[in-house]
Amino acid sequence: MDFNSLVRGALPTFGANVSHPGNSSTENGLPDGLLDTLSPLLGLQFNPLMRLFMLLHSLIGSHLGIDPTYILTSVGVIWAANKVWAQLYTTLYGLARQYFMASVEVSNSDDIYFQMMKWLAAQPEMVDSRSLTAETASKGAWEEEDESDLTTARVGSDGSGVYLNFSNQEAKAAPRFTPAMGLHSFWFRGRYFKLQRKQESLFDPTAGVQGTPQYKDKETLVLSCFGRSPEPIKQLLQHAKEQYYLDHQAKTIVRRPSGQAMRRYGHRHSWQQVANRPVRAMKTVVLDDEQKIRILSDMNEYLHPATPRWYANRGIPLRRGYLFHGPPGTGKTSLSFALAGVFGLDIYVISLLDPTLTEEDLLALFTSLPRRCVVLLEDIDTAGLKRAEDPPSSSSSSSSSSEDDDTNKSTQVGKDEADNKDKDKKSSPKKARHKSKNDWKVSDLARELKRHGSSDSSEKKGISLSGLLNAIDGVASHEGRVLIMTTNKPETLDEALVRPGRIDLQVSFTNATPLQARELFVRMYEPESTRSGSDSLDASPIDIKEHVLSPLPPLTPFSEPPPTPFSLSSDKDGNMTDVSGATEVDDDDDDVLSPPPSSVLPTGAKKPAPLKLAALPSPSPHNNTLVEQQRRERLTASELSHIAVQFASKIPSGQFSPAELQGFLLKRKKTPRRALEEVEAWVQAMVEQKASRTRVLSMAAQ
Ligand SMILES: Nc1ncnc2c1ncn2[C@@H]1O[C@H](COP(=O)(O)OP(=O)(O)OP(=O)(O)O)[C@@H](O)[C@H]1O
Repeated sequence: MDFNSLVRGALPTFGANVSHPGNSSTENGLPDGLLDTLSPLLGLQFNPLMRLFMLLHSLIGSHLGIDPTYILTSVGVIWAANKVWAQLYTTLYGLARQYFMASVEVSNSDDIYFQMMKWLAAQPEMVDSRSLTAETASKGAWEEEDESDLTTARVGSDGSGVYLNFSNQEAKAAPRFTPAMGLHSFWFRGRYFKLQRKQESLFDPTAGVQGTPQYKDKETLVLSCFGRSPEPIKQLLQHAKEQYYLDHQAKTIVRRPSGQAMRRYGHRHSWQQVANRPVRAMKTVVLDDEQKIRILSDMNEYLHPATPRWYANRGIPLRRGYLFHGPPGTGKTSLSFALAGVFGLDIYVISLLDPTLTEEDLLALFTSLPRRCVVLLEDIDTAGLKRAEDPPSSSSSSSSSSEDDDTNKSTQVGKDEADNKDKDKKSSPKKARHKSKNDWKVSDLARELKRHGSSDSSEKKGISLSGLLNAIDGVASHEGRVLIMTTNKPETLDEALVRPGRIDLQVSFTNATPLQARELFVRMYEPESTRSGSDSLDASPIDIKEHVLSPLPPLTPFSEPPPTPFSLSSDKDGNMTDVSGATEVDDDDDDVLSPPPSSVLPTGAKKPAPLKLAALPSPSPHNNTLVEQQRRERLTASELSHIAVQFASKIPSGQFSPAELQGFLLKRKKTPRRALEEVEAWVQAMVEQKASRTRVLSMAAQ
């Protein structure tokens, strides 16, 4: 059957009206006389386009044996049928949605939207969809990476030194695919779901910066399924939510205030997630066990579901505040994160030094906190919050008033500027008095203008003490949160800020004691497998002892180094020698490490039996590589504990912060014996560096 007869058969009605090529058509396949009649009328003989069309028409007709009119007719019919079908489908789908389908709308201003999108991106059905949106998905610092993705680069003219190379890590990161705008479908638990992703632009008269009108894009997901109950969609959304938080289980989410423009929308938009880091285990924070237990039990009691009723019955506002004070690098922030990890809470970090943060913003931020969370105000002493000595002048008036008496004692950050102005006036009264109008110079004028400018801006920016107190415990402040303030200088804080009710418990941090130095050492070198990844995160009651109690035996702190310092060297055969004489050494592989001197043992503790050490080869040109050294430095638990004691004995009590010790150990993180060997020189260099008050470290102090 040829094409012409096929089309004719398929289109009988059209066929009836169309002349057959053999008997009633022209050579061109057009009806008899049609072109002859129309051409002079339309002037077609002279139209080059028309002539070209006729030429093509005759070529197709004669060479392919197909009547071009039929082709054109078929295309038209298919196009029309498609249009009719699309219209029909839309009408039928609309009717079906209205009467036989349930649907749920999710707006992108809600967390569920992001949870659903993340889930959809992980569904192969969706990824196979033909209409997708690609997004760049970079991995966070704490996300697992495939080590096979890593490349290495050789460095050095002699080819030595193989280093990791991350130059193409972004190129290797797979994009994330989400459903594009439009209609999609997928199956979930044996059910067929329809998904419509749509976007519309809304005009918001106050959306722009400084309240200017702006168009805002709003996205919506419409999820629907067959049946009159929306239950399957609810289950789907619940599932997506659970999957989303599965990823967050052993993580602590850190949030900071959003940018100025976003903060205007309030609530969910006030805060933005800045990190999702693995939970910091409480055991990794080296702090007096008693202090740890105190704060853990206090927080546990406060967060108990029965507590709000207890507080309400007694008319006490449900708030709890803690002040962590101590020198820099002693673990204040670390403890805050560990606490958030133990209780499975998110951390909301606010910097009062943020120049864009106004008191209204701060208030709004506190009111948009979730029911339970940790709010961290770091280095509160640096925020310039002062109590006004004098009655507030016009320049120091606070933008918000409070019902609380304390809040009237406020000063703006930047009041120093105004004080300087006064001082200037006092120091040169004569100058000011005798200066006639004509004495003014351009430079004076410029200085005055600068002063005015800077004092104006300082009045507008910054948080006053009253503003902070309002936010912490004003009427609108959210109840149920845990507030942690950290400071290096507790004595400089205003008493209104630390009064009971605002600060309920203070935790003091100090520079490392030998006990803490030992614990830090053990934590640094203990084998990976024995270290607990995270604290328990479910809502079941926590076992405080399990979180706190260190597995290390108690140690009596000592103030002086032991009389026989532990020092290792090795002979040319690689055998260990204790040059101090504290270690017995023999020539075979069963080297013996003598127990620590009794001065470093707990009072009344029995001196342990000598420990056996595997023979350690000496560093030589052949085996002096880092890997080799690390292999040699592998320790058993008892060896580690033993060396830790030796290490601690060389750390003068209260002189170095845990952060400093950690820094020293980190540089020798796989070579504990080297750390022990080098610690004395380091201590000496550090002491000298501190005495000279220089910030530049010598090589020995690193
Ligand atoms: N007590 C500690 N136990 C374990 N690690 C500690 C301790 N103190 C400090 N560190 C380590 O030192 C680093 C700095 O600690 P952190 O930020 O908690 O100190 P900080 O007291 O908050 O300092 P700052 O006052 O400067 O903010 C962290 O990496 C932390 O692991």
